[in-house]
Amino acid sequence: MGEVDPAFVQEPEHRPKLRTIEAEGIPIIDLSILSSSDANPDHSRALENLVKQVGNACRDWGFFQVINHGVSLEKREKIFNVSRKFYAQPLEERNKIRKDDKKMLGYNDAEHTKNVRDWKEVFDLAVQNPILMSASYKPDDKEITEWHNQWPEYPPELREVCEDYVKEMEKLAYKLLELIALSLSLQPDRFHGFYKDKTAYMRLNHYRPCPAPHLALGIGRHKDSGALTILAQDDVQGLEVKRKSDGEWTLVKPTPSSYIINVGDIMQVWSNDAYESVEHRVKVNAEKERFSVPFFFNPAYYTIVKPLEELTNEHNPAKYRPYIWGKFLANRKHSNFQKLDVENIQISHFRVSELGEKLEGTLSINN
Ligand SMILES: O=C(O)CCC(=O)C(=O)O
Ligand SMILES: [Fe+2]
Repeated sequence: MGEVDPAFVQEPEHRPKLRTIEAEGIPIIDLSILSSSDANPDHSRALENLVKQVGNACRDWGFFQVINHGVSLEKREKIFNVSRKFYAQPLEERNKIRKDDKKMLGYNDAEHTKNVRDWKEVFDLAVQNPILMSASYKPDDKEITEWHNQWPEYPPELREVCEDYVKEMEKLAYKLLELIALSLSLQPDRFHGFYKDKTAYMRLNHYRPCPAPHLALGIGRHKDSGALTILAQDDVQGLEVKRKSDGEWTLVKPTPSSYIINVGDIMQVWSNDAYESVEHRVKVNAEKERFSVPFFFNPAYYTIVKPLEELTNEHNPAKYRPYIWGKFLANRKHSNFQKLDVENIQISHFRVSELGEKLEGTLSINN
């Protein structure tokens, strides 16, 4: 091997194929109807059609792309520009705002996914600053902590550009949540109440060219643990989604100025498995660097995540026991810093077993 640090090397079965199938079928959904006048006689039919497309995409893929989404192109370009400038600084500049076990937001180049190091660097910042979060993964510990943003000195405009962009992301996120709610026959604002003290954050991802793209991954296979992700990728391909129909890793070909949307684990639980959170990963490339900007739209730390009552009944009972989002995340962070050999906590730990296990009570998170 010898080409990269062994910490980055994936087990043979998880190594990327250098040629992949392009995502024929990841739906591209046009949101222009959302910005058109509802006085138009065709408006309600068009909206109904849009809701259907969103529902089908969530069910069949867990992923879709949106165009005509209303996000300013100028703001999108600015975010990629500041990201480039930020990552062009010497490492010592980025290290000034490095994350550690006390500082949960900022810069990091040592993330692991499934215990293999990712070939990437990240910069995380919160929408609501500070983020309120459970201090400990221990079920009885009620202490709350604050996660504060850390801003780099260079480029000086980064803070304003990010704060501006995040507002655009929020607007789009609420629209998408409404469409998803309608597609599940819920009231459009059904999910909004979970977002009062939201733990949403945005990330600037940077994937440097890698000398061993056949051995390492930018991000190893994973599912997003939150509710909804909105991702901007640049024109360098890399994102692969595990196609539900046959389990093949399928490339999401960059569509200029579109956003890639995926439902996360929380939406899987809220929808009682109607919409599954789908595995994805990022390949790296020997020649080109790649930038992406995900926005993770996550609810308040005290949210008790469980299948929505409207979506369960005696024929379709709740498939998950309730869990507390802040405790779940604290558990993840704890095991990340400990670099435990066991797999991180997953929603599958809360799945009600087929053997008729009781639904009462909240499972402790650290088992
Ligand atoms: O960079 C990408 O295309 C995807 C990033 C991603 O999956 C993540 O940050 O969770
Ligand atoms: Fe992801």
